[in-house]
Amino acid sequence: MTAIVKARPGINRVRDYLELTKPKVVALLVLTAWVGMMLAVPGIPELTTLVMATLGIGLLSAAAAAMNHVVDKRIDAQMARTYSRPVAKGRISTVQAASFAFTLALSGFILLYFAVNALTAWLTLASLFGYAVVYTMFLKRATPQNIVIGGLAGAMPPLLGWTAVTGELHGHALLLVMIIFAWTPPHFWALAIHRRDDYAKVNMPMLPVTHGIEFTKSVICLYTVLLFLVCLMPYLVGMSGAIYLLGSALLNLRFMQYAWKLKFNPDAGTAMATFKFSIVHLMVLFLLLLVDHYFKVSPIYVS
Ligand code: HEM
Ligand SMILES: CC(C)=CCC/C(C)=C/CC/C(C)=C/COP(=O)(O)OP(=O)(O)O
Repeated sequence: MTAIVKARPGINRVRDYLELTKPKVVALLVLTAWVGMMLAVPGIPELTTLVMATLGIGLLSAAAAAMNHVVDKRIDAQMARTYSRPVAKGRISTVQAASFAFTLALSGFILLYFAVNALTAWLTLASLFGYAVVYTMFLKRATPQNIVIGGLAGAMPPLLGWTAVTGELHGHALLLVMIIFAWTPPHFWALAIHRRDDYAKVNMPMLPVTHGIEFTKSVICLYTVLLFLVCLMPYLVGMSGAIYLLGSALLNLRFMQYAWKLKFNPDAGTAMATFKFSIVHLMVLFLLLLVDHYFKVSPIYVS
């Protein structure tokens, strides 16, 4: 292993920089932005807008993630889940990571501003600020509601995709934001239950640390119910059809089942299994919105 590390320093360096961008998180964020773009118009949006917006939103999200690594260097170094991250370990210096983040952010902003539209550029920059500054620097350290409020930044991409294509805000895009907003607490708190001791060690006021694991499990159950209800909205307003309704109901029932098991019948792996399912849930839900958009079976209205 050491031999490989020594023989391929360039590749490992690239891998470290890639890790700074939280690529899997950014991939899912970009997928939700993409769905926002596709749902904004009846057909397929113009290809140039699609490519430029995907790049711009992806670059600014990746920049936000890299900034999070810089700001959290000290706590990341103390937690079992994050101690080997490139900045925490010192493989990439703070200045290098910050310059990298700044370069990504600047190129993403310029791309959005000049090749997409100013509204999307400013809203995406505001999301970066919401995550890297408001959430990471302040909320994360201040209150157990940190991820509820901070979750708004991560929920923004569908709206960013929508404005990229239409140049204006729309209620339907806000519904997609609300879905991710309601999804984020059960997504994160399931992981935070599993990693409770890590967070307690570094004095992060995550809900399982401040209010205990049982209380957190109850709140996760409630949020999965709230999520179920929020996910009905696209159907109720006529934005999505029966394919979405059926798929989302099944996904949300499964999420509620995970939450129920976590509360009343857990084993050692239930919290992590719930966290992992949350990711599949959101990915499939947004793919369903997309499929439904192109193969829409109209909602049946009783007049
Ligand atoms: C404030 C809001 C959020 C918080 C606090 C949060 C927290 C976390 C944490 C702590 C992890 C584990 C990361 C790791 O082990 O490296 C994670 C993983 C993940 N999150 Fe979130 N998350 C949030 C919002 C989102 C959003 C909005 C998305 C996508 C739409 C998302 C997608 C993912 C994905 C795909 C992973 C798996 C990453 C991997 O396996 O490398 N998260 N999240
Ligand atoms: C421009 C735009 C859309 C910005 C949003 C950017 C973004 C990367 C949102 C994802 C949220 C996330 C991974 C939070 C985890 O942070 P954490 O510090 O709690 O987790 P960690 O301990 O794994 O770093």
